[in-house]
Amino acid sequence: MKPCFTTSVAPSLRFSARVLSTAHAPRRWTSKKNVRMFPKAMAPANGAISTTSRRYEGVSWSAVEALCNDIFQKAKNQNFDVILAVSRGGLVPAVLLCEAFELRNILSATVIFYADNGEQFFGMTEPRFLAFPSADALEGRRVLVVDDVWDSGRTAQAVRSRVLRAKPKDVKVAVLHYKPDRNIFPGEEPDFFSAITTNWVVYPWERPSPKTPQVGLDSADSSVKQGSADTTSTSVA
Ligand SMILES: O=P(O)(O)OC[C@H]1O[C@H](OP(=O)(O)OP(=O)(O)O)[C@H](O)[C@@H]1O
Repeated sequence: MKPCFTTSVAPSLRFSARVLSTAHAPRRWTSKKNVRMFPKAMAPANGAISTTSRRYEGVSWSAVEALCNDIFQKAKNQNFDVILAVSRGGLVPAVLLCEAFELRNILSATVIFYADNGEQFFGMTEPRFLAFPSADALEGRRVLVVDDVWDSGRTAQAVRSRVLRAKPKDVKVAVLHYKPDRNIFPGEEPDFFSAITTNWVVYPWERPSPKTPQVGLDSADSSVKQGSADTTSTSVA
């Protein structure tokens, strides 16, 4: 199967300085889908990064589908009653998983933690909830929390804790990408994840920004390992 991902990032010393100066380095960046930013000769040979030691990983729409399908295969026997999407990153995966699970009951938690430049909003040390479902929508239910990435794990853990306060029958967390190297919760990890990465993941729904590097989706990136359905650029767990 052909690799779905690429990475090619415009070299920017200004950007490098910003990343290096960030205490909790941002975990991903906004993207421009299917845009090649370099003349071909300048592109990194393997399609992967350029600045500092950080690697960027662009995820294509087809790869998102494959990652979601991989989660579905791992979790399909769980009989969830409701999917709780963590907005915004978890919204698209949650819809795909709802279709896979044939679930109509989808809720969302609106959480902010990182600004569009990848740094924490106003130095926030914890995610902040802008919206969360009422307790009676979760009480006694088997809840699947869905997000795109578990980086530090703060967002997923905050959502999980808040769900638990509503006394669900069960709560599980699923993410497309898990970054164990950046997880700050020893002994905790997503219940379901499709890929492990150390890269800065750029999803196809993310909006490009003139201040950020651009990540193309038209060549292969880094280590590739088969998932259950399709190809991903990172190792599928
Ligand atoms: O594990 P963590 O360190 O908490 O990071 C992961 C969270 O960061 C991103 O959200 P972000 O705050 O960027 O909001 P967005 O999804 O609306 O872009 C992502 O969608 C996760 O929710």
